[in-house]
Amino acid sequence: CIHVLKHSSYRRQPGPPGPYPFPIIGNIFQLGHKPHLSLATLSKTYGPLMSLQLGTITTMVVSSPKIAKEVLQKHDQVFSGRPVPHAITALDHNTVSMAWLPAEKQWRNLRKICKEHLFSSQRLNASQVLRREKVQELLDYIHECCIRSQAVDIGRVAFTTTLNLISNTIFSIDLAHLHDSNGSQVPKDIVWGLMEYVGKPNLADYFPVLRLIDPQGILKQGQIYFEKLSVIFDGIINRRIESRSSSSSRSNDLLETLLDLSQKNDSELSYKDMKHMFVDLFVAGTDTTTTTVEWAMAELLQNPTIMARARTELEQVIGKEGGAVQESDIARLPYLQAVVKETFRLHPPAPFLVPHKAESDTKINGYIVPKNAQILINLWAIGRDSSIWSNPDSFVPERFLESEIDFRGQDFELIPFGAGRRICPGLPLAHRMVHLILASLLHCFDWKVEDGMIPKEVDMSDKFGLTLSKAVPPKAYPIKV
Ligand code: HEM
Repeated sequence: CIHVLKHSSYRRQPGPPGPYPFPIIGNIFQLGHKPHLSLATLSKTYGPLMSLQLGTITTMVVSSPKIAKEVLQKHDQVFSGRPVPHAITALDHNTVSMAWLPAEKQWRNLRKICKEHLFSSQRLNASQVLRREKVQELLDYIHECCIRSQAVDIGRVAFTTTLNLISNTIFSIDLAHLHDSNGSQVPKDIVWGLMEYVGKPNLADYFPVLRLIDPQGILKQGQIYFEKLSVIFDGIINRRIESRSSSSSRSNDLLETLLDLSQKNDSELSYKDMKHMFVDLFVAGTDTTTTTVEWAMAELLQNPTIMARARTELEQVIGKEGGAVQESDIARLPYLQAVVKETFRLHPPAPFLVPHKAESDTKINGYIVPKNAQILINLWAIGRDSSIWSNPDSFVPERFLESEIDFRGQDFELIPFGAGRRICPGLPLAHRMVHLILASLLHCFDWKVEDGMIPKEVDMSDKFGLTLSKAVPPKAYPIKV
């Protein structure tokens, strides 16, 4: 009876304010090509908790740290669900994927495996040699560009390097090479294609009735990518099983650990589960990390005095001659860390996090957020809010030098990895990769924009897709120091 009363009193309360929805389509057209920007503008009129109708999907947009904290911390459990995009149902990925399962037993098990066997400090320390090698290959490649006075496409080399950093951490194998002339780049093209496809707006998400006909062919295309990747992963897993049976030497990677676990206890993970986990790790980890490095470099190219300060710090901490940057040096590079924080503030790779879903009617800020509503946390709006940040549109890493604000999910004005139980599990690896790549690029080279261009002319426009990437990837000339 109390339950019924509670519900009926909820019903009488209004939902959060928002723009008037058109029949059938609702507010879809108000999203435009840059939804992070359109929704930031709309929330100035309707407030930090705004309601929209996207086709049949009721959507709540959160644009303040205070409400983000209520959703992700106070009501963490209620808002830990995920609305599953149609594309993700290819090969039933949603039924086994850490990123899309509801936050229940199966999900907890996958998170636990990743936390213990992939992202713990001990594991990451053990695999850091592999990552250092890949970064050295990047530096050698840039050195060649330097000799040939050739510009470097930062996005392309950062993508290849990140892909290899992740693939070496998972199964000690390269999936791509920096020189295009080095034969086939099939795995890289598939991962790239899969990410583009997952990021495509899909009418079937707004109108589930269209799922039957898959009007844009997105599901069909997704199935093709998933199958191709699955064949590659099958090959890698089978070769490892064979080498384990013929030799006692073991690799320091996730695959080896998962195979050990499944040998010890066959309830842990099936090969199918492993393959889906690898898909998640690549899709969630590659573009996000790449985009961060790309934006950081673009900001530094546009702000040469900030780049000079970051380089001076590296010179003082690591030394001028040779010495390679190690992951263990990151803690001693406060200015570099501030550069990365400032990059996350202005350019959060996942500007709405990964959408959450309300598992029941819940009161937030005096309004009822209905069960099944999709929740978007607009990090882009929070990062540029002038009531939180002084001079919000300028790139000023110094603001973080005197402040305790960090991005590990406790300070809701800066949550590029989310917060609460669904916080990015890859944060410890991403933290190492972003700082290591950026520090290495800056320690070994000085960088100039293209000839005839002045730094302020670096194109800083963004493109909304799976992540918020640079519309024009930065090209820069490395100068050997
Ligand atoms: C700069 C790099 C990265 C950023 C900014 C980032 C950001 C995020 C965000 C915002 C979420 C969603 C959080 C939420 O739902 O509230 C997420 C989820 C996730 N990330 Fe990351 N991420 C990064 C790198 C990585 C890496 C390197 C990996 C693994 C190799 C990874 C694996 C995942 C997975 C598996 C999820 C889904 C977790 C779940 O739903 O329970 N991420 N990430």
